[in-house]
Amino acid sequence: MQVGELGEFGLIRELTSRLPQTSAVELGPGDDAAVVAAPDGRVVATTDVLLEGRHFRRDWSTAYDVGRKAAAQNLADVAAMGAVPTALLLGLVVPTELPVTWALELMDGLRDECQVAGAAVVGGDVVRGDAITVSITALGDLQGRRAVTRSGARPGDKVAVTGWLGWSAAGFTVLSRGFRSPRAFVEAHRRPEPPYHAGPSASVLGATSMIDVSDGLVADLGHVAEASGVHIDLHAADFDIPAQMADIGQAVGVDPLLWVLSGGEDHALVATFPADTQLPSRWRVVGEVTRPASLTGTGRVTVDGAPWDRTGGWDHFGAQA
Ligand SMILES: Nc1ncnc2c1ncn2[C@@H]1O[C@H](COP(=O)(O)OP(=O)(O)OP(=O)(O)O)[C@@H](O)[C@H]1O
Ligand SMILES: Cc1ncc(C[n+]2csc(CCOP(=O)(O)O)c2C)c(N)n1
Ligand SMILES: [Mg+2]
Ligand SMILES: [Mg+2]
Ligand SMILES: [Mg+2]
Repeated sequence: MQVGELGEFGLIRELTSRLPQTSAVELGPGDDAAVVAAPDGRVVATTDVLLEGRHFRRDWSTAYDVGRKAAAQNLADVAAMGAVPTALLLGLVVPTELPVTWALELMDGLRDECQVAGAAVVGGDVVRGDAITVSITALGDLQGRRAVTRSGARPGDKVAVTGWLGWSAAGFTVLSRGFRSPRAFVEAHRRPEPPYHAGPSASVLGATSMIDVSDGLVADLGHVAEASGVHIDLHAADFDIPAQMADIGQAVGVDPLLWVLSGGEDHALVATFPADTQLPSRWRVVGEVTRPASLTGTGRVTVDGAPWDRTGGWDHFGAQA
């Protein structure tokens, strides 16, 4: 059956019937708005849009994968503020001929990724349109803590990452060249696994700044450097390139360091911490905040002291997009 045959309200009924009742949410889908508890009186709110052809392809990813990824990239933004994800809303644009099963599996993916992060789908909207568009809004709870922003990095801080780096980009390269393996990379591209719990825990550990890696580590740290008014230097040798990644890099003629430093979509978390912070082993120190940016220039990121000029990460209006 196609979504057009089911109609707007039939589709909404089918979509929402897949969601569990959760006690964390006072009122879920079905009314003019949901009611979500905000115990400390503040709400972290973020939104990201996924467009068919630009963020996903139906021949590369299942609807379930797209749901997992759409939720993950938004929930990772919540975690990157040091907050615990609470709720997610889905704005869904679909062509009338779309099989109903595609929409339902998308919802299953959203629901399951929310469950991983401790959040719930609490509402959304359905509109008919030409290209599938998945527009997500996610909310989170700071649990009384201050938000960890992009602007708090200070000279002398260490830079540490947790989560996968370069796996999604390697998968994207493989898929772009018409292959479906190695599975580990293709799966990483289809379904990123952001380290949600590390976000709030970085906040508790005293992180001075944090961001999730959506566009590429150097590019995203560039936002931190700019917002904080600092220079950041990364040490290439501190990035462990797994043998499997080195092998596939060799096979497709790409230096895997490019995937690690410029590849986005894994949604690893990168944070800065005061130099004397004792970090749990899940955090890998990969560089440091070296000095304030000059008063006139903007912040910048170097690798082993040199500018990283080998592709700058994903830009929706850049040459690669
Ligand atoms: N159209 C817009 N209107 C208002 N604010 C926007 C708009 N687009 C982006 N922003 C804001 O600019 C900031 C940076 O946005 P950006 O989308 O680059 O961050 P992100 O969501 O963490 O990254 P990514 O989209 O690559 O996952 C965010 O605070 C975002 O809310
Ligand atoms: C079909 C297809 N083509 C290209 C890409 C690569 N890609 C798209 S958006 C993005 C960065 C993050 O986006 P945003 O800033 O919107 O969160 C990347 C690396 C893909 N995933 N699928
Ligand atoms: Mg965004
Ligand atoms: Mg982000
Ligand atoms: Mg982006």
